[in-house]
Amino acid sequence: MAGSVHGLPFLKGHGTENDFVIVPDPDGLLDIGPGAVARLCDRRAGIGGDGLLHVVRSAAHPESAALAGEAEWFMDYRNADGSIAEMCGNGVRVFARYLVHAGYAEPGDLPVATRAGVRRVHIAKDGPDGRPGGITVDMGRAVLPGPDGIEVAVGPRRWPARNVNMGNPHAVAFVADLDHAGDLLSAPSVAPAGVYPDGVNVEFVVDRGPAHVAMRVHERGSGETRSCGTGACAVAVAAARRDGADPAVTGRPAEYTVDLPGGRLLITEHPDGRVEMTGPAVIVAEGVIDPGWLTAAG
Ligand SMILES: N[C@@H](CCC[C@H](N)C(=O)O)C(=O)O
Repeated sequence: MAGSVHGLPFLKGHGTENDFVIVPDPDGLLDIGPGAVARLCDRRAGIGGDGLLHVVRSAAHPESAALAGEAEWFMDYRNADGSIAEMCGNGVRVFARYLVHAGYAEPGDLPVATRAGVRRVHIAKDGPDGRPGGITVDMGRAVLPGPDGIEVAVGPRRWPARNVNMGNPHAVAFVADLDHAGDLLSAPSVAPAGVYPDGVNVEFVVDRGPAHVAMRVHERGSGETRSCGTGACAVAVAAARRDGADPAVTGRPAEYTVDLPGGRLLITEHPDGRVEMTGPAVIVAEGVIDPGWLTAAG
């Protein structure tokens, strides 16, 4: 990764404990390869994170230049293993929080370009006690591509799963007990082979009450994380279909509370298909990366 010999500024942030290394690069001068991402996200030898948010002006990045007229900023999101993902729901809230923190944006409405298209973010003003307000994101429409018959398995246990695409792919399985997902140190198996050619995020879900669920997730490229925003949206969409609350059928919004190990997200699917997610986003620290460390082998 090219950078100044004086070091590369970074920040650390999280949204419901889905944590990110934030690398500001407004003019798109950095070439951040998968190896550099994996080193930065390493929890022992690096800074540590479930993923990396490369903050770049849309006009300055080849993947987003066409969106520059709609959104000034592009969230170039990477998973902890260095792989690229189309979208990150917790990441886009943290991304927006960073832009306000750095003085690049004001609280209020902010479009953000992502590989899944432009997402509209609303950043609430800080409360009277100075505590940061929540952030709501229009996550776009869910796509439920089928086929029926998808199955998720961990060890000897198997569950039917729903294929929900929130810009990135998800397999949502309703289970009797979240512990049945095991330690999730490796990816659950998903069948039939070939349904998810680019890999998949897998959600395990239990009911907590009416329109209230809890979940765990194994993320493509990051392993088990303490939260996944796109995953929570996929879960709410799947739960609404299961519960006979599909807003396109009822004409009423479906509102779900989704509890994750790292916190709570509120998800609303509207009759026009838009899925909104509301949750917190926190900047934890800022510092400077030693360029010698980053470029050194091993
Ligand atoms: N944690 C994210 C999703 C990040 C991308 C995912 N691992 C993928 O590869 O699709 C979220 O909050 O949505």
